[in-house]
Amino acid sequence: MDHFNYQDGVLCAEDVSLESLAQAHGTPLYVYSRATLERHWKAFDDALGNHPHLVCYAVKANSSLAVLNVLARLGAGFDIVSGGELERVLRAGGDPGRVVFSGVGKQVGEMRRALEVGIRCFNVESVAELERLNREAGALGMIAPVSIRVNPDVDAGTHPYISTGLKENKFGVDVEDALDLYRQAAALPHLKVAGLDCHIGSQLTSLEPFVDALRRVILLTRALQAEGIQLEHLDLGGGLGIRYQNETPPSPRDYAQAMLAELKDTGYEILLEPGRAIAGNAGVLVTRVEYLKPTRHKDFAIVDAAMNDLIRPALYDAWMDILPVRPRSAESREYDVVGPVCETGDFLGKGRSLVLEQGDLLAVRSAGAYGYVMSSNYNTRARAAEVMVEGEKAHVITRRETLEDLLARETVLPE
Ligand SMILES: Cc1ncc(COP(=O)(O)O)c(C=O)c1O
Ligand SMILES: N[C@@H](CCCC[NH3+])C(=O)O
Repeated sequence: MDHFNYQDGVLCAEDVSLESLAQAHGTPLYVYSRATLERHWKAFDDALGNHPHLVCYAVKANSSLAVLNVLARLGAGFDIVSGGELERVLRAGGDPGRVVFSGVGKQVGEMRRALEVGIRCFNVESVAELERLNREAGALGMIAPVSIRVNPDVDAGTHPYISTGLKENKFGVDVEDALDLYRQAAALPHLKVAGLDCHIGSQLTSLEPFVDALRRVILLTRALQAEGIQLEHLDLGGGLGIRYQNETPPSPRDYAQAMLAELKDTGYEILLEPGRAIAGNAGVLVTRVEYLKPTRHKDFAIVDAAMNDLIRPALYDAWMDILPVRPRSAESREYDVVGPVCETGDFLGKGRSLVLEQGDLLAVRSAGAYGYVMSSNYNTRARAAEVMVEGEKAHVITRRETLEDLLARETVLPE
C-alpha cells in the first residue's frame, strides 16, 4: 500500500491533500509520510527475522529531527558521518549505543564526542584514522570499538558519483591491506576490534554486487579467525536502490535472504545502513508552476522549486517522476520542468508529458532521500519547509527559512 495516492482527483500524502498543504504552508514544500517511513524501516528489520541484527538508518539520506525521531521510536540504529549528524540523532532521542560512525575524514572533536556518548562502533577507513582514534580514546581513558571498512573492489553498477566500493574510490581500505590493518588495530591498546564494515555504493538495483562483496568479506573473516581476531558483527552498509522510473530493485526481504544465505551459520550479528530505501519513497517535493513558457523549440514549465531545493537531477542527471497534484483532462504537451535558478542545469525533469496551467501544483516523487539534505541557498533562495503527515494530521517539522535567517550570519566589513 502506497501512502501517496490520488483521492477524489487530488494527490494526497496519507489522508492529506497536497493541495491543502501547499495552500497552508506554501511551496516548494517537502512532504513526508510517517507510515511509509515506518513501513520501510520495519521491512528491513522483519527481513532479518531472528538473526541478531540492527538496522542503522543512514542519517545522511534525510536528517530531519522528526524523521530520526520516528525511526528512533521503532528502535532504529543510526549510521552517521559527522558530529553534526550525531547531535541530530541525540536530539531526536536516538540511542547512542546504536550509532555507527562512517566516513573517511573523522575529526578529533567528532571522535571525542562520539566516545563520550558511547557509540556502538567506529567504521575506520585508514591507518591514520586508526592511530588518531587510538590516541583520542587513550586520552579519555577509554577503549574505542572499531570495524575496518573494507573496499572489496566490486562494481556496484550505479552512477560513478555514488559508487564507493572500487579500488580507485577514496572509501575503505583495500581488501588485501585489511588483514594488516586488523593486526594493527588488535595490537593498539585503546581499540577493540568489534566488527567488519563494507559499503559499495548507492542506488544498487541488483543483488550480484552485494553478494560478490559479501563473499570477499567472508573470506577475510576466515583469515581474521585464523589469526585469532574475533569479530562480533558484520556491517554490510546500505545502498539498496529504489524505483524512480522503471528500475526493479530487490526488496529488503530478497536482499536480506541473499545475505543470510551467504552467511549461513557464521553467527555474526548483521548491521545494515540503508538510507534511500527507507526515506526515498517516503517523501515528495511539491512545487507550483510560476510560468508556462512556450518557445519555438520546446515548452518550459517554470516552477518555484529549483536545483537548490533538489539537486539530484542536475548533479546525477537523475530521473525523478513528476506528477500533477490535480490532473487535468486535456491533451498533454511535453515540458521541460525547470526552476528559477540561473543555470542551464537547473531542471527537475525534461520532456515530461503533462497537462498544465499556470499556478498548477506538481509533485516530484521519491524526494524523501537526498532531497532537502542536499539543498542550498544558491541564488539566495531560502530553504523550503518540511511537513510530516500522519493519517489526517500534518505537522510542520522544519519551518520555511526566511531571508532574515539566511542573512543573519553575515556582516559587511567595518568602515
Ligand atoms: C557508509 C555509507 N553507509 C550507508 C549509506 C547509505 O546509502 P543508501 O542511501 O544508498 O542506502 C551510504 C551512502 O551511500 C554510505 O556512504
Ligand atoms: N546523494 C546521492 C547518494 C549519496 C550516497 C551517499 N554515500 C543521491 O542522491 O543519489
